[in-house]
Amino acid sequence: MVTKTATATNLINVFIADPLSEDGIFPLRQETELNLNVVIETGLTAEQLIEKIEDVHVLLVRSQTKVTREIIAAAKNLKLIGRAGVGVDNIDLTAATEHGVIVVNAPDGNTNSAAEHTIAMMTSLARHIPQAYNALKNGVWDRKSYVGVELKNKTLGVVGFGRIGTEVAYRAKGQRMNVIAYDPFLTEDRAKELGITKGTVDEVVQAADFITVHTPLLPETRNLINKDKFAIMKDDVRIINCARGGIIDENDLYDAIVEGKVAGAALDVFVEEPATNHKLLTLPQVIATPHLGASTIEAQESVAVDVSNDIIKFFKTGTVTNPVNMPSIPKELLAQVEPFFELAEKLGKFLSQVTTEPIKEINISYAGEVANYDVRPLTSNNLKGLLQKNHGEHVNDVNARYLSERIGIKINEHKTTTAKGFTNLITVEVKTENEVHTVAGTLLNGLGARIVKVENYVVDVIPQGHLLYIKNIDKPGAIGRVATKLAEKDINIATMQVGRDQVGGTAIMMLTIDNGVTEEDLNYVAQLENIDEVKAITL
Ligand SMILES: NC(=O)c1ccc[n+]([C@@H]2O[C@H](COP(=O)([O-])OP(=O)(O)OC[C@H]3O[C@@H](n4cnc5c(N)ncnc54)[C@H](O)[C@@H]3O)[C@@H](O)[C@H]2O)c1
Ligand SMILES: O=C(O)[C@H](O)COP(=O)(O)O
Repeated sequence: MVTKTATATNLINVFIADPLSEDGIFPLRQETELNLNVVIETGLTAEQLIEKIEDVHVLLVRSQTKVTREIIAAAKNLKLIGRAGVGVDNIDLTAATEHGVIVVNAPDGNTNSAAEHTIAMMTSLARHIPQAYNALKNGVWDRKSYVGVELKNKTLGVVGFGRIGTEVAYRAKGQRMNVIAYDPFLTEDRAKELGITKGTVDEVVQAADFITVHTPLLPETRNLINKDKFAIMKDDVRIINCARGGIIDENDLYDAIVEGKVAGAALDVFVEEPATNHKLLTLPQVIATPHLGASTIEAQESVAVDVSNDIIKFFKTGTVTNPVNMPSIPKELLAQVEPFFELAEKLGKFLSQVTTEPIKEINISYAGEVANYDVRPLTSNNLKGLLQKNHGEHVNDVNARYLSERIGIKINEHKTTTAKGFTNLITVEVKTENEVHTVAGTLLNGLGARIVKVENYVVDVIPQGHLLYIKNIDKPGAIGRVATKLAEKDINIATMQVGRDQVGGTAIMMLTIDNGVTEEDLNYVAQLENIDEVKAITL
């Protein structure tokens, strides 16, 4: 994806609000091309952060700092929020998107650590290691109370089979456990390949001796494991949550333990953190760690390196590797799609300058090879071009779709593999109360972008610099008179394209000119006989 960049000479204020690995932020420290000013201040209250955030361009956090709508609104210069980790439930993504702030995370860097921690918690739970350790440290040699259970031949139920869930399953299989998993994206083939069983949530929780959750915290996953699910579980089931507080209903878990349905729980995460005074912690069957899943030297270095590199990439190229609030384009596709970003934006810009009324509907058609790609980022760029005239710098490809929809523009995307003589063709039509305008563009092999159609006329115009778009009656002399008038105003024509619907009918002239023109220049040309309309367009 492509979004707005700051120029390399600008000072870029990077504010680190949670403790990050110093080795991990080394890429930021050693960056010389960008003028980065890295400030670290952790443990701030929301009010303190709001006071400091106005000039911040990049906010870097882990899970402690809650990046709320208020904080985002106060961060007038914010371009990017970096999450050095996976979960982004501490960031108001809607607010970030509305403000055109891109959010990036580090989805791979702590997978291994989180999976290892999950296995450590499961083993500790099975063998009462924390409780026995505590007793012994207090001088009690008690072997009777801490008889555990084996993992071998037990069934592990995994809810959420993404990166961490999958890694946990590999390790559980190494412990000779059977694994049953639920994930909306888990296919039968993939399950077979991994030697696990695929089930529904209910099948998973019914079959399991141990249940571990590895989904993100989303509206759909909040309290996913609740009293209804506990009711269908095996007696003496053991529960592990190293994902997010709130995926398991804490009150229902408490009751299920007290009632003797659940033999124990291992928790790394809580709804409210820090959770120093939680009722679950009063139960001897509950073992816990203070959100340590990703707290290894390796994971912390890795996630901080990943977000640091994305920050640098963003300010240098306008692209990022791990966007959260935008569709991401696989690396292998990016090179193919990237040239279309600018074309899509220029087509939007073009239409914003020929349209005189508020736009109600936009129809974007992608034809040819480009139709094989995820075209949403192209549409965002097109909308950005379309809205910039009225929204200026406030619109970027993060918020362009949101802003368009907010002002009531209906957006329709169409794809077709046939492109009528072009390898690729992007056609954009905008409708207002009384107007319909169309422009189409293509990328010519080796020659760059071209506008190839304006309204119903075939043209061949480089979408760059200053253009004059003139509508006239197809009568002899019109072209000559326009050229003369422009010459009188010292306006030099670089190229000229003409088109008409029929002999003597409506015609257009598309001129590229060396400099911009004034309103007075336009009126001067518009007064000519047989000239209907004259518009200046800057691309
Ligand atoms: N304790 C820690 O320190 C720690 C460390 C890393 C990650 N995490 C948490 O673990 C979560 C998972 O991390 P990951 O790297 O595996 O993420 P991931 O995106 O690779 O996997 C999440 C999986 O959950 C699945 N999912 C989404 N909705 C679901 C639903 N309703 N039911 C079942 N599955 C659903 C998704 O399809 C996806 O496969 C993170 O979102 C984060 O909150 C915690
Ligand atoms: O979502 C994550 O990546 C983990 O919960 C880690 O959170 P942390 O960065 O606060 O350790």
